[in-house]
Amino acid sequence: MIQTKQLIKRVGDKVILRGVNLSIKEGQTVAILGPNGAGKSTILKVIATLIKPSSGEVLINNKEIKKHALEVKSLIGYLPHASLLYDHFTPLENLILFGKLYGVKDVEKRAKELIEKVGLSFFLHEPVKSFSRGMIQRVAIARAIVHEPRIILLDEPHTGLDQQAIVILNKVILEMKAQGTTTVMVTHDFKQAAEICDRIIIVKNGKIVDDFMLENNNLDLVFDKYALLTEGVV
Ligand SMILES: Nc1ncnc2c1ncn2[C@@H]1O[C@H](COP(=O)(O)OP(=O)(O)OP(=O)(O)O)[C@@H](O)[C@H]1O
Repeated sequence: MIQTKQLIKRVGDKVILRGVNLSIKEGQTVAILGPNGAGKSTILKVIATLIKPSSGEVLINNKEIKKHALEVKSLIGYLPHASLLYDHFTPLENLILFGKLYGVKDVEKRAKELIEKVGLSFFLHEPVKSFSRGMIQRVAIARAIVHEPRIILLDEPHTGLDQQAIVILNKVILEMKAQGTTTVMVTHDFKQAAEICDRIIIVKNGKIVDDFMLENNNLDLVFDKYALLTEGVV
């Protein structure tokens, strides 16, 4: 489903990605872990077609993303650090706007369903600018999936969420997984990674240094492998 081949990203003299090779199967739920500045968000942005690699390529469904940009973008839902929402719009208006951009059918119905799913029905008509960080994150998550993408790319999705919102987000991800959606999530939250992901990738200094499957939400294994590989940099 997602393949990266020998991705290298340079900015000026700095090498951010040093040959990232990845192959992610349809329906997998993958967490990318690693120390600050390791290159995790950069990998996500390259897959999301937001930035171009200096060399190497990304294939989605065996199609090179450069050549099939529009088609690929419609398959992807991306949750960046910034919410991308219009803050003077309500959640409903935001979701209808983004839904229309993606050509979502029955967009108002879909928007209302999603707002209910993220637990914000009570705030349907309040402008987003009056929302807390956690509430904004919930709307941002709904925005990222409004077009029912086959792939979701989440950059630190749990940051700023309270316990109830974490439960809601995990439920959304697992529901989408049950429908065959592929998820790639950059996170520093090992507990959430172990809870919802079936594969862990550890990135250090622009390279993948470990890549393993996870069974039974084995958080201890994640901690152990991470400590071993990132010794001296955390
Ligand atoms: N446009 C850019 N120009 C210069 N340096 C950049 C640019 N984008 C990223 N970097 C640098 O590349 C490195 C990797 O950044 P990236 O955001 O991918 O790291 P990360 O692993 O997601 O880190 P964090 O856990 O802190 O979010 C960092 O040192 C960052 O400063």
